[in-house]
Amino acid sequence: MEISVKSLVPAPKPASVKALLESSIPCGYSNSAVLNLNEHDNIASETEESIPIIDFSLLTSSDPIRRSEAIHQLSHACQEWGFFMLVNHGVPESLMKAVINGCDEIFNMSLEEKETYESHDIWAPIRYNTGSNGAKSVSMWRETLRVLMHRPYSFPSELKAVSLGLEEFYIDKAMDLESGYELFVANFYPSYPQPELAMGIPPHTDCGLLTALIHNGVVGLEIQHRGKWLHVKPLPNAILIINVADQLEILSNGICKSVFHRALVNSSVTRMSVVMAYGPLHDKVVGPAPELIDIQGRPPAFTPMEFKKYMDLKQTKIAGAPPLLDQRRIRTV
Ligand SMILES: O=C(O)CCC(=O)C(=O)O
Ligand SMILES: [Fe+2]
Repeated sequence: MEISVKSLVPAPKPASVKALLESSIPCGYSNSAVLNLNEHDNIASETEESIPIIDFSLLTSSDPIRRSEAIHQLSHACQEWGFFMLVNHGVPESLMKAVINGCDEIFNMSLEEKETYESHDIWAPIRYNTGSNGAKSVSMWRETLRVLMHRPYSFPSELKAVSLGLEEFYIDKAMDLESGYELFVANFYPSYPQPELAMGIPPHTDCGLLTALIHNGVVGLEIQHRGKWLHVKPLPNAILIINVADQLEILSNGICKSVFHRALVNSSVTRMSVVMAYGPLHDKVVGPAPELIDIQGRPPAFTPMEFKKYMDLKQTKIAGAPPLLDQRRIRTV
């Protein structure tokens, strides 16, 4: 995935992006690793299509025709887009706002307090990071809080399985979801006077099976679709944005797509997003589901790998190396 990096000089370790903003020297932070978003990027025009909207109430409808139409839309969204917005999901708007406000309070704590949780160990139960967050060359205009969750586990897997033509609880059983991976991530992107020179999160795919995202209504998420960067325009009432992640592309033998996405910063307002990332049990070896392999028509598309190993490898970025998901891909000649 191409991002235009004008200078690879590492940025000085920032206090925190929020502290830098308050000390009114934000430009100094980003100048040393400038990302020019528009130079080579193919940005979709405002009039182009937007990501699919899936009505959760229809997915669970007692009317078999409406349910089957909704499942068909879900499978189209996962195969063609890798992203969709979920409406009528039943999560109260007040709860989503409370989560965002609670995270806002955390990011407004003193740097000393937040730094108590600073860690680069991806398996740490609570982890606070700021700025470059372990990436060696590119500074990011973001603070993050990550919390590894314990059960009860809430991965919405039945509908995914059904939309792939698998038995209802196939993913739950195959991936041991009862004790699977669940990571809460809060992203805080303070406003930045020259947003075209900063990056919230550079292009990436997510590691797990599925990711759900809520936000504070400020735009900034972009996804790759047919070679272009497409702006995700949140609907007026808070909704969840769901995306397919790497393990689901592997498990579905390449049928569902884990697509690149990135988070931009805003020139005048703080953007926040809260993400729940769901994955299999740590030691699960994830490969294409045998039911989705057809040696003639659809041979295995990925080599299997233990989820924990995949996660660890994903952190060790080697300059110029292809994305990890592509490294796992089996090329047919
Ligand atoms: O903030 C966003 O919109 C995207 C966040 C994201 O992609 C992530 O945390 O993996
Ligand atoms: Fe992501």
